[in-house]
Amino acid sequence: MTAPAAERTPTGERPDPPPPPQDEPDDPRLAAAALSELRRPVAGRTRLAVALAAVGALAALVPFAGLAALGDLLLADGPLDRPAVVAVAAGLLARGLLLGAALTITHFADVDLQAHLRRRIVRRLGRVPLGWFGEHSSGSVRKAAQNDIAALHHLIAHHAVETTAATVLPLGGLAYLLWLDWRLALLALGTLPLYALAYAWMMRGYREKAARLDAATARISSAVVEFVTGIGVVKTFGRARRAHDAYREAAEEFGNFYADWVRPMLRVEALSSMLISAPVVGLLNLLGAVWFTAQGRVTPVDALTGFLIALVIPTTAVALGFGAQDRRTAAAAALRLRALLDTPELPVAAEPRVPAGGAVEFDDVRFGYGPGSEVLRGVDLDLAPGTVTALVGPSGAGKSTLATLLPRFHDVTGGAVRVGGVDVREVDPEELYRSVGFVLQDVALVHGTVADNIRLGRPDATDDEVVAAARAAQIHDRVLQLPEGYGAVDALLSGGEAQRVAIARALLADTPVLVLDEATAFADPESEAAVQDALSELARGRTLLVIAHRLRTIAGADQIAVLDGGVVVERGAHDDLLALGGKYARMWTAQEGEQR
Ligand SMILES: Nc1ncnc2c1ncn2[C@@H]1O[C@H](COP(=O)(O)OP(=O)(O)OP(=O)(O)O)[C@@H](O)[C@H]1O
Repeated sequence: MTAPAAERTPTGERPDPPPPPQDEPDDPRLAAAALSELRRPVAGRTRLAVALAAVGALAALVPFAGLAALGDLLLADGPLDRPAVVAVAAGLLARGLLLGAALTITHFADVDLQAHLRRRIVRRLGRVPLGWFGEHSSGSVRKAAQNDIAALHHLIAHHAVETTAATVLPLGGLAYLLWLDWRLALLALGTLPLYALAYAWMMRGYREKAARLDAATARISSAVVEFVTGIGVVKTFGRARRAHDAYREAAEEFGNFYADWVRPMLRVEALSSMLISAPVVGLLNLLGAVWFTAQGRVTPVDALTGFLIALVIPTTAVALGFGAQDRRTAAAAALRLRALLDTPELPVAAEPRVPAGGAVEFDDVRFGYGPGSEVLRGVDLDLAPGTVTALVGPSGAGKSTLATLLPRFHDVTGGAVRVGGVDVREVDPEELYRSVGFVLQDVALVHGTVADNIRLGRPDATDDEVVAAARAAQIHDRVLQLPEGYGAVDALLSGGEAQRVAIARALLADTPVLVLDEATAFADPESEAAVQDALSELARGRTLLVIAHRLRTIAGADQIAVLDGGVVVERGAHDDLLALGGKYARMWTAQEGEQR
């Protein structure tokens, strides 16, 4: 055992103290259960590897006995004992082969398990409601898919085998010494109890201190993130010094707490590590062996065996200490992976139905993101096939929420959303995406070429069809300006340009219903005109639901619905709503006033 430390140095050693911030699961029992569930696919192979490692560790004992016999011969000046030499070589070979085989098995098991878990994550994420992705950062998903799965590596590929070997070898050795002479066994344990006491002293109050260290680390991270993400604002307002101070204070707090914790430990750690170091253990056992032999209580061969075995016993303590830390880190990772894999899926109807046509109906729709916070409070709205409906209203009225219920980013908590006469919950998700397309506020262009991005809606589209969609979306000319044209990978496009790529994608997907959220938000005047042209193209023959803040862009819509406080408060064509002199008329007057 040694004070836990997270990383090994390049030589494979772990530095003694200082203990780093720990990745501790809140509930160790839950975490252990999550871990054993995740490892189940490779449990059989792990057991086989453990058995091989145990036999390998026992085989490693043979050389000790063989070496002792050889040592005896050396002292007695006798001829070389061939069986002893063979036993040493065979023991070493068997140990090497068996441990090598065990580690090979666990490493292959680890690779398979990683692939298996990644497939499970991808499968699960493919079935969660799309709204989930808006509420969870891609960073947290990446952390689970990369870091947390990687955190399992040491446990799966090394822990079982190395811990088994590190336990069986000294325990087997002790058992052998007990069989030879109980005094030798006691001598071999020598300084271990003192080390255990020192370790217990170092670990007192550990959880509470580790939690404080974690909090201090988190404060440093957030000071860095705040500084980096807000650097523009910080510099513009001459606050760079303050931001630096925040980081310095967080770093100082961390440093002071860490030093106060670790300083007294260092002396104890240095002394206690000495207790289990080879020279000290060797010296104690050598003195004991000489004394026992002089007393005639043990033979020189047995004494030498005892001396050699005593040297390997401290390795157990160290390996078990590190093993426990690996297990804690892996358990915390397993808990996060389990939570990700338990993300509720979008319910799928047992007998899905197919929408007929492009009519859309919001029927007394109610929805809230959490209990007790209803965002939509009974929305009734019909979208006739082939017409354009604009959703307008103050910020926070629930426009985006209502629009995203159509492609089932979330499911309603009351009422129903119907497409082509069928409740969207009864439509198979893939079928639903063939009926309902969307271009949202944050246009996501996926890694790949511009053509790949446009083709996303219909992978089998020909090059001509891709170009035709890009032309209609007013982005073709801009794409041709890129050095690689449609083959440009991860092209750097402006917000308005990316939006037109998304519109081309939606045009190519050719869904009868389309949702457009803030389609002109990024647009400069020139690209706004281009986006408007693209939109008119999109509207042709489609049921379109558009969310717009600039009322001018939707003045020509077939119907305008004004949403306020989660209900539709006004509905009609532009002129009718102006004549009504209500909320829409006031919004219009206000915006027209701004324009002038
Ligand atoms: N993922 C979410 N989790 C919790 N609350 C949310 C979520 N998304 C939106 N809300 C809340 O729901 C309410 C309606 O938001 P929504 O984005 O639908 O309004 P909006 O009319 O589109 O506003 P804006 O015009 O500013 O985009 C707001 O109070 C918002 O804070």
